[in-house]
Parts: sequence; C-alpha cells; structure tokens
Amino acid sequence: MITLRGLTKRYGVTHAVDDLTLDVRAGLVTGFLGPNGAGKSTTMRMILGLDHPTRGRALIAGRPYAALRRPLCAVGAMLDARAIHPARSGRAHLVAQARANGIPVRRVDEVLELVGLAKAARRPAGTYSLGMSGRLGVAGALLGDPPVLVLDEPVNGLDPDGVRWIRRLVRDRAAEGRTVFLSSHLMSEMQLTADHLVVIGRGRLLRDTSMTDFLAAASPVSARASVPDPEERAALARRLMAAGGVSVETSESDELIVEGRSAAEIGDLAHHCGVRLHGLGDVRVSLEQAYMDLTARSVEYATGGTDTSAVRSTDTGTARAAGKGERR
Ligand SMILES: Nc1ncnc2c1ncn2[C@@H]1O[C@H](COP(=O)(O)OP(=O)(O)OP(=O)(O)O)[C@@H](O)[C@H]1O
Repeated sequence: MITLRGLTKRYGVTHAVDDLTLDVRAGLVTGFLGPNGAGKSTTMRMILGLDHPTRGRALIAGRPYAALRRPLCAVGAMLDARAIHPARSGRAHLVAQARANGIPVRRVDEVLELVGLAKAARRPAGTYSLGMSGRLGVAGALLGDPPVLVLDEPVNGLDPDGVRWIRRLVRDRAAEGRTVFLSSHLMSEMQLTADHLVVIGRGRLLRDTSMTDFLAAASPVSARASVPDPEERAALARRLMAAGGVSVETSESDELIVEGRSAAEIGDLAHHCGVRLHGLGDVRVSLEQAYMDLTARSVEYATGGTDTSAVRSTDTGTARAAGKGERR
C-alpha cells in the first residue's frame, strides 16, 4: 500500500502538490489522472524519495522510501523511460540496478525476456526506440519482484501489442494482491485497465473513487433498448413516457434511447408488457467524458479547440461517437 498524508510540494509560488491525503490500495490497479502540470509526476517522485515534500508524508508499506532496505524489492518504478545512459546496454543498466539491490543477475535475463527485450539487451540504450525504452523501464520496475509498482505513463510510445501487454501485466500484478499506481493521459486505455481512480487538478485531490462509481456518478440514468417489432417498440415507448421524468427517442435502427430509466427498469417493463427485446444496456459516459467534465476548471494548459462533446458507451460495450442518437 502507498499512503499519502497531507503531501505538499511547493516550487517557489507554484503549488505542484497541495495537501494530498489518500491510500493507494493493494490488489487494485489505481489510475492516476490529471491535466498537464497537475502534479502527478511530482507526487510519484515524492513517493520514490526523489523529491522532498514541503509538508506531509509519502509512505510505502508504512515506511518512507529512504528507509527501505532493498528499495527495488519493495517498490518498482518507471518515471522517465529515457533516463538511461545512452552508451550503456539495456542489460548492463539492469545488472547495475540488480547488484545495488542484492538481486541475482539471472533475474535480469528473466525480466528482459518478460518485456520482450532479450534480443536487443546488449545494444546501447541510446539506440532504443521510445517503446523499447519503456519496456526497459518496466523491466527495471519488475526486477525486484516488488509488491508495489509505480508507473508514470507506461504505455507512452508502445505499439498496440505493447499497450495490451502492459494492461495484462498490471492487471495480473494487481490480481496477485500487489499495489499498482499508474498515470496515463490515454483515457480509453485507463478505462480498460484501472479499478480505481485518483484524479488531481492543480495539485489538489479532485476524486478518489472506484472506476464504476466515477462513471456512474457522471452518467445520467439512461439506457438503450433494441426492440425489433415496430408496434411493440411504439407501445413500449408510450408506456415509458406515460410516467413523468422520462424522455424517449428512436434511433435510426430499432433502438429506443431512454433517459430517466435504467436498463433493469426497462427490462422489467418490457417483460410485464410482453415486448420482445434484442438488446438492452445502460448508457454510461466514457471515462474521457467524465474526466473532461470533472477537470474542465483545472486545466492549466488548455488548447482553444478542446472538444468536450460526449463520447458514451453502453454497458454492452458499444462505443459511439457523439451525435449518433446520443443523449447528452
Ligand atoms: N523542478 C521543478 N521546478 C519548478 N517547478 C516544477 C518542477 N517540477 C515540476 N514543477 C511544476 O510543478 C507542477 C506539476 O508538475 P508535474 O510534472 O508534477 O505535473 P504532471 O501532472 O506530471 O504533468 P504532465 O501530465 O504534463 O506530465 C507544474 O506546474 C510544473 O511546472
């Protein structure tokens, strides 16, 4: 577990991190989100003892990083994938880390194999692509088989296969009961990977919540029902609208888009009326949309054309772009 208590970092007049108090729990993948300059890297650096808090504490399994006897065996981290001496081979870089932490050198070859870098292991790290540097960074994080992983933008530069690999890797680690804390600006990937979210803006905590609750809180109660028979569709729409606080639209296909009723409620009503359904699902906003709505006021480096139009998905997994029969 990672424990932050009143964690604060000021650089001159900049409050990079402002009074963060939270626990990053074991057994979950916790996504760390926030706009550029929100304080994510600074927080991670303080967890890893690379920056001193102005105030407050960051603890790993109850101890500050500096008090860990074999740090790589307590926490594995990747903060800056490119921060490697360019003339050193990937393997030599890992061997040096292993020796400093009392880790057998055979473990270096194991992790190089695990991250898919075995063939390039003896090449100078300066010749690695961004994705290869990322893989080497992850190899370093895994070296001590630690119970805690802290990864800053681990999917940066990875190809689609690499992105899926990282997703599986961190989910497997969490399933083993380890603590995984990772940042990313790729919301669609984060939605697939994280169980829990910590969102910060301008250094302050905005949300510390499960993915499910975060998305549910951002979504109005709304659902889509696919009703193949036109008469039954019209009848179900009438029944739904007979109650107050419900709006129903028909999409181009055979779907009813219902705001104000959940999929469960529509399913019960359809069953009661003998209406045949081919599909039914709650409509949820995407993580991207929920995040954009939450952080709109915390974005420090906004571009003029930030598009906050809704991108929603149903629980059945269908992602649709805004405007195609979407409720907003
Ligand atoms: N060494 C430093 N000296 C002065 N200011 C700093 C320093 N490091 C970070 N900052 C400032 O602290 C704030 C938080 O930066 P940080 O890098 O932690 O944000 P971030 O959330 O990781 O951003 P990004 O998503 O762009 O990586 C920013 O305003 C940044 O300019």
